[in-house]
Amino acid sequence: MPTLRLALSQVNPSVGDLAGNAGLVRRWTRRAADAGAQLVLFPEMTLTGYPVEDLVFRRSFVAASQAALRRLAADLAADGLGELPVVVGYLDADGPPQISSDAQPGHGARNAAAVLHRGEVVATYFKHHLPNYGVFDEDRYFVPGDTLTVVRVGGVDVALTICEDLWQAGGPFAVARQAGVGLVVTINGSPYELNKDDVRLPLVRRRAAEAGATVAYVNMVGAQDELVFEGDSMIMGADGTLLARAPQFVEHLLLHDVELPAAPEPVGGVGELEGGMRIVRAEVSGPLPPAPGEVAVGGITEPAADEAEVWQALVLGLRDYVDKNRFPSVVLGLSGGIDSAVVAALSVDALGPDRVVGVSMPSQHSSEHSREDAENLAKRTGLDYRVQPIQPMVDTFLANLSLSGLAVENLQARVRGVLLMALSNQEGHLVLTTGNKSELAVGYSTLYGDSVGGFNPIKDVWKTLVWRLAKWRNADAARRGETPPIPENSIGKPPSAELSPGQLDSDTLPDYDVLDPILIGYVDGDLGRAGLVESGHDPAVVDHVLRMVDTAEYKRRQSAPGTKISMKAFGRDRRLPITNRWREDG
Ligand SMILES: Nc1ncnc2c1ncn2[C@@H]1O[C@H](COP(=O)(O)OP(=O)(O)OC[C@H]2O[C@@H]([n+]3cccc(C(=O)O)c3)[C@H](O)[C@@H]2O)[C@@H](O)[C@H]1O
Ligand SMILES: Nc1ncnc2c1ncn2[C@@H]1O[C@H](COP(=O)(O)OP(=O)(O)OP(=O)(O)O)[C@@H](O)[C@H]1O
Ligand SMILES: NC(=O)CC[C@H](N)C(=O)O
Repeated sequence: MPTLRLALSQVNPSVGDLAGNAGLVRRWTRRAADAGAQLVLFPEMTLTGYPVEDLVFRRSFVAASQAALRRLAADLAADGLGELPVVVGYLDADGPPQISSDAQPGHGARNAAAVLHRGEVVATYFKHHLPNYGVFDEDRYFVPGDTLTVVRVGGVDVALTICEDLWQAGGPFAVARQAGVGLVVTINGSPYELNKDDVRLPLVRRRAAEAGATVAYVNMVGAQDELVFEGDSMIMGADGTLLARAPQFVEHLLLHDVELPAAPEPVGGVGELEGGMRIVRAEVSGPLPPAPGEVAVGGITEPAADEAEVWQALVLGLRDYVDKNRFPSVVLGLSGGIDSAVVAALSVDALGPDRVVGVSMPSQHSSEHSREDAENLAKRTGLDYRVQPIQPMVDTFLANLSLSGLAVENLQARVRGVLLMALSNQEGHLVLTTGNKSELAVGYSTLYGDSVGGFNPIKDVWKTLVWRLAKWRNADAARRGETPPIPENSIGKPPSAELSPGQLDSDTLPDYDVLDPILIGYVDGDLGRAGLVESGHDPAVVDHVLRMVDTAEYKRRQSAPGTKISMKAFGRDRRLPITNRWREDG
């Protein structure tokens, strides 16, 4: 049986940076070649970054992607890497976009993979299954492929597939079995969700069984706006044995020698199969570069525990948002409470303490501990700490404008928002907002006040998970002999907005351990009132909570983006009308 040394390049491309991404492919192909690889794989749409959204509709962008692919093939050959076949994802089109008046049925933009060899594009494949749920809108952008591409590489037949193709039974993997391939390559842009790794692994195993072939699964790593990609690339044997698995949340070259069946027949051209799917066969001609040295064994990295995994996802999501948008630093308000403490700790982990500014902005309602806890956090993490009292500014407003009650409460949050934006304008920091998913759900924040900001690292984190993360981060630091970043006081104290004397969240909201399960059922689970009451929640509390959630849609629609970690994050995963008279309690 032939042995192929596979190199799965789990890389971090940037959307729109065609030259930078092509450079990434060249550098990682060089690394793979130096390690004796014989087939190198890059993730879905590596050349353009993923997802590119409505850039697909720009013919200039499509043309740039097509040109970049041809140039990449030539550059790899010029680099002396032409003998090494490289599979890379890119944006292609074989007609005008579907939305244009001159669209032709069955033609348009394509989510594509190409095989590059000896300076040429020797084969292409168009994604068959276009995800159109959750955060994905691929029916809006792409025309599905209808052909299976099989490339003979080193005497082994290799089928190409792209991401969602893996998630559907009876598709290209089934046809790959009929085509008798030895290896199915799947290139992915599969966003992180908590526990998705537990779904992906058995899924890859099922597809390996369906194809009767080894499956090489390469996923991208890094963040793009609200999505974070965790990698978790792997190679699964045809018999369901996990052969190699890459670490999550880091760039990684997964190298592994795989024994694969020799191709049974001479390379054909275009064939017709029972299911009606066309097969296009191509060949990477000539001998592959030899795989020198010892046998390459990729190793198997076990995924991290839940809190560690979420923490890493949030750190990567924040770091890539800040760096890819070229911010030198971030600024946030430090109240001494748990949310701002966790966001500060995440920021320091993502960017280092020198790139994080924390501002305590006490008012007349701020407790002594709010300042002490903020200062303690700053000492523990080493971030750039500042104190900017807000009472004189609030008083000036009140001397000029007659306000009372909630208007005065919100004024304090808004003065803080103005200060943070002023520091951003003056010093260039990105403002981080700190509302957790529970607060976003019920609208417990001041519009243009504490909700001010360009990015929200904990937007998709329920309050009860914020506490768990804080405890996990501190315990993890202690385990490593480091100073736990989050003051115990911030974890232990009852949550309060401190906008009026003695105010506590529990004056307005149910306790978070009652609130969160209702919200999880309603938001993540799409349960209605009856379903929530059936699962044991108090009907009066359910009515109160659902009303708050329904009437806060306008706040969410204006909220900052933030890293998705759940199966249903606010934003694209959950699209509801703002003007909406439907109420669950009638
Ligand atoms: N459908 C709609 N479409 C567009 N805009 C709409 C709207 N309905 C109201 N509005 C606007 O929104 C305004 C009301 O929103 P807003 O001004 O924010 O005020 P509001 O939501 O009434 O009050 C803020 C609440 O959040 C709490 N809070 C504030 C700050 C921090 C925290 C915390 O612990 O984290 C909690 C605070 O205690 C209070 O209960 C209205 O005056 C109106 O201008
Ligand atoms: N005294 C303060 N100084 C600086 N920032 C503040 C202050 N009070 C509130 N903020 C900012 O506004 C956000 C909302 O805080 P608030 O205390 O009202 O509620 P919270 O959601 O419980 O947040 P936290 O747990 O961080 O206190 C805080 O996370 C912080 O960024
Ligand atoms: N890019 C894709 O096709 C992703 C869809 C797929 N179901 C996933 O999340 O992994």
